Amino acid sequence: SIDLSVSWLGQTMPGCLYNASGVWCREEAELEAVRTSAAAAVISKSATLSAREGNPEPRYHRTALGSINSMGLPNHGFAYYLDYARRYDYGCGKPLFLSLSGMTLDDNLIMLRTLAAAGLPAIPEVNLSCPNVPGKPQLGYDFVTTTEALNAFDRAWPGRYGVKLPPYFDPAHFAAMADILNRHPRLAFVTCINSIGNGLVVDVDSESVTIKPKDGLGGLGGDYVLPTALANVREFYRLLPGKDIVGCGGVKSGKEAFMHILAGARAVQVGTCLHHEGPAAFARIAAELAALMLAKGYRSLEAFRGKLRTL
Ligand SMILES: O=C1NC(=O)NC(C(=O)O)N1
Repeated sequence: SIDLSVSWLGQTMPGCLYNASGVWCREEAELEAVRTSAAAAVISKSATLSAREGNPEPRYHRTALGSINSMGLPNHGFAYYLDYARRYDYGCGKPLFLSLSGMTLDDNLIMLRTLAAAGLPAIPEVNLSCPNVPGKPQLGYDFVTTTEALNAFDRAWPGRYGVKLPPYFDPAHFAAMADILNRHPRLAFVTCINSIGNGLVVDVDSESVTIKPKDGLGGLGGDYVLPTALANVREFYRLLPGKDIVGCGGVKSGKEAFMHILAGARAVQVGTCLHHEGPAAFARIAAELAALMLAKGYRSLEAFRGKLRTL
């Protein structure tokens, strides 16, 4: 039989798929729908310290090739997600990750310290890559600020944590980022990638952009981002020995999940596809991945994780 389980972060989860932060996870009902689906874990919408309305609508648009969004971090505020984490059924065997995306470094530190004081099994994934708050550049593209932030996170949070990275597009940037990330032993995982920031989708009929914020600029997801996501997974898998890579970007079937794991992903997040299909996507993708593994003679993810061939 096929084993899709994943052992990492000192625990074993029943599969390898879960939601990407931001998708099907802003409301408690959505989080519970993911938890009770075939997803193997749950991650919450990036929390800011105070609740946010987010950007003006329309702020999400689907195309044949994926999605563009400029949500602007709409969320109920950190206390809402902390309260959910206090009541979460950790015995279900599916880890809970809390995504944190403070508007300032201090806000991130306050959230980390508050979470630490709560003494819960929930694991923080700090978002270094939201591209959609006007005037706020993606933290992950500023190596000095990222260095300062990670040093501060290490002091504010005693346990394992992860970061959500933006996509990088240059080997020099992979190397520079890896040099920083490798200085943080409790940084246990990196999630690659967040959306490809500031794309522009044009509607020919209306001769218009498709979303309101930033005159149409937004983060791309779906088919648009798969090769970039795979490149970031594979490069950081090579450059971050001892850390786990969570693959995110372009997963809509067992095939793309297989690609991410082949590239080195420990686990795989689903965003755009989940937004359109709902939590039933997890059972479908898991079944497709299992069928692909069966056809190839693989009985576990370890049998092929990180074994992408080069020519
Ligand atoms: O980190 C984020 N990435 C996105 O693509 N969108 C959301 C957002 O805009 O809230 N945040």
